[in-house]
Amino acid sequence: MPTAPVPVRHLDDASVRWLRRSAEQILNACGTSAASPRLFDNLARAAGESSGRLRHHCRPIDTADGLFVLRGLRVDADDLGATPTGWATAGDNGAVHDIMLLLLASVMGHPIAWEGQQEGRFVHNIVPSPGHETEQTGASSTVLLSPHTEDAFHPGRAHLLMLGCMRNHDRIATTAASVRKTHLAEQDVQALTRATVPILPDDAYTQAQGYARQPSPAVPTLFAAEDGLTLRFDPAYTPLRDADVPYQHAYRRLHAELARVSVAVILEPGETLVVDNDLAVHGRVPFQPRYDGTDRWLKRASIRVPGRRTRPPSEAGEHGYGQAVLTARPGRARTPKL
Ligand SMILES: O=C(O)CCC(=O)C(=O)O
Ligand SMILES: [Fe+2]
Repeated sequence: MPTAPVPVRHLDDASVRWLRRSAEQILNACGTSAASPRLFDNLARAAGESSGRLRHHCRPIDTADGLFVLRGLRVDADDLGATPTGWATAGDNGAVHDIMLLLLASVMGHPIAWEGQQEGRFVHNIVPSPGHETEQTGASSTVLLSPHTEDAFHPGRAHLLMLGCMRNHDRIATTAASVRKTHLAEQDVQALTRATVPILPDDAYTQAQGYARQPSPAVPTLFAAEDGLTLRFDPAYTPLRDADVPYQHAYRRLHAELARVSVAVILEPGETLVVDNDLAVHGRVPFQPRYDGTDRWLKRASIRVPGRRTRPPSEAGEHGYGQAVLTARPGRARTPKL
């Protein structure tokens, strides 16, 4: 897979200093990076005071790559401490980085969390975890994490995904592929815009996997948005065998095209990958976990951008397998109106 150059945005020094200082102040005031109305009020106020320079760095993704890397933050490996062996023990480790990520997310849109994932935290710790090596989740390691739309099963999924790198000694690549870089035959696009099979909840949502109150809705893989194609794609959780044969062929050709245009992004500590979750799928190459406190460690935030028209309106009627999205709008944490 080519390590093709990806768009990089360099944070200026004043923005870096402002992010650090604001995050430290918020952390002092709130004592934790876990969700609370106070945290959201502080984040919204600070984001409202951000400079034009910072807002420019955080402008919408403006190329067909469907992503960019934000460079310039610093991670002090000693302050950070050891990489935890699972999200459940990560707690407030690296909390100042959680808050810097949430500040950036609050400039780009509204951070979201899931009631049923990582205890409703707005920043997820992505680390390899013993016992989860071969799953299709962020906690895996020794298997290829197939390209996927984040939280593809749910209509409230993020518009933007942020992956902030804390540690990556073995230079393990995140992969990403944009639908806007693929070449697809018109008949394949037409087939894949038909709602044909569902996307089921992934292994990070054990409760949702038991949801059987209503049938799983069939959803389209592609959508012709005003400015081009968008996608909703998660082959590991799509029962493709239930689809008609032309759909299956078109889906496989899309998969192959995404593999062809895929890029490998090796994040360095302090770099943040921002992925447009409607344009690009992401995954990760397999790697050998260390489990000695020096493992790769990413922090993940998810963002909704109000007013985006990148998805079919029919999504608003989906049940989302009973999973509640929480939004970090000031003064409340609640399920958004889709
Ligand atoms: O580990 C990575 O590079 C990406 C993992 C992933 O898919 C995620 O955190 O959503
Ligand atoms: Fe992911």
